[in-house]
Amino acid sequence: MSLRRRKISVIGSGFTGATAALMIAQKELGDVVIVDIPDMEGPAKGKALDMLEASPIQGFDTRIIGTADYAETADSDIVIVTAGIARKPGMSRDDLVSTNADIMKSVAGEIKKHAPDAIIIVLSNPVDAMTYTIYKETGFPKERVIGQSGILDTGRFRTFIAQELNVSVKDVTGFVLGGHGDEMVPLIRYSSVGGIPVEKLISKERLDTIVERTRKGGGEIVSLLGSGSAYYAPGAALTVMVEAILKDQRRVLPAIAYLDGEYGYSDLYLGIPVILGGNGIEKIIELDLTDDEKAALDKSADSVSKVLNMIH
Ligand SMILES: NC(=O)C1=CN([C@@H]2O[C@H](COP(=O)(O)OP(=O)(O)OC[C@H]3O[C@@H](n4cnc5c(N)ncnc54)[C@H](O)[C@@H]3O)[C@@H](O)[C@H]2O)C=CC1
Ligand SMILES: O=C([O-])CC(=O)C(=O)O
Repeated sequence: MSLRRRKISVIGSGFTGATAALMIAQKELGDVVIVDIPDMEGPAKGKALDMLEASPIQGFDTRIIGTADYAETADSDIVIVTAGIARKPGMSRDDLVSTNADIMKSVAGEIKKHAPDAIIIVLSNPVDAMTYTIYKETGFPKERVIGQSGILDTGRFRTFIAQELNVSVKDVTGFVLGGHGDEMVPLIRYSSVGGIPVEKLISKERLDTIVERTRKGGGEIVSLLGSGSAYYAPGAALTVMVEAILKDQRRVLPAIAYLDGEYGYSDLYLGIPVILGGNGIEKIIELDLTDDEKAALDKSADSVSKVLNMIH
């Protein structure tokens, strides 16, 4: 029997890429390769070395390198795409579309060349459209191209519910459907605290406020930071996805998946619940939606389609 170490490549050594790389290394999920453009090779190498020097102190045993050479990503099990620009206060995620679509095209070409068997997780915004772009440009099977939004959005929703009730976040579950924009659809009906439907514990007015704060959660961090966007919670969300895949956990999580008729949409990437395991998206879970929920999801899907029409 021959065993080999797992390899996770992180494209983009900025805030989200570096944070995800460190969290993945700390959990010893595999060796980590951080890739950036030639102009940013120094920072990519510097961050990787700094993380490596943390490993004896924290006691994790992971090889981490920074590079501008995509050849180092050869045979990656997973490639995470965080390359691109982030928004500034006053901008929407959709304002990033043309710059980041061009970056996705070049990144997709490199992944196809060097890591043709990898599962790709896309973070770059606007993430539903960027995941679609990576899917089209690589030609990889749909179950191997996945976008991250729902774990983060659900994480925000769960945080606000736990704060409201002054209970542990561990006991709060929630589901957020739809595109990663202000029209995302937090599903109250499927959210619970210790198994108790959240509607039994929090008033409708307070829940409406929590839903609105969740929808604008990314913007709240952008305004507070003043430049750039969130990275700790996004890094944590990526790490959960990597772990679910590499350990074939078959976790039930929200993720951005290619829809081919599911929920009534075709040829669209959108956030929905999936089973995430060793093959990537193992299954899309279709939930029954009320008319109001479906109308809200249609609105969110529409705004993703509009962005896609700008680039495809
Ligand atoms: N889907 C989600 O939930 C979230 C998405 N994001 C998005 O993730 C992206 C990255 O955000 P940050 O890390 O904060 O930005 P950042 O600006 O800190 O880092 C981006 C990095 O990508 C690099 N890059 C640009 N072109 C590249 C290429 N062709 N190959 C390799 N690297 C390249 C840049 O040099 C830079 O180091 C943004 O588009 C942001 O909007 C951020 C948080 C959450
Ligand atoms: O808001 C942004 O631009 C970054 C992001 O997607 C998030 O934090 O949800």
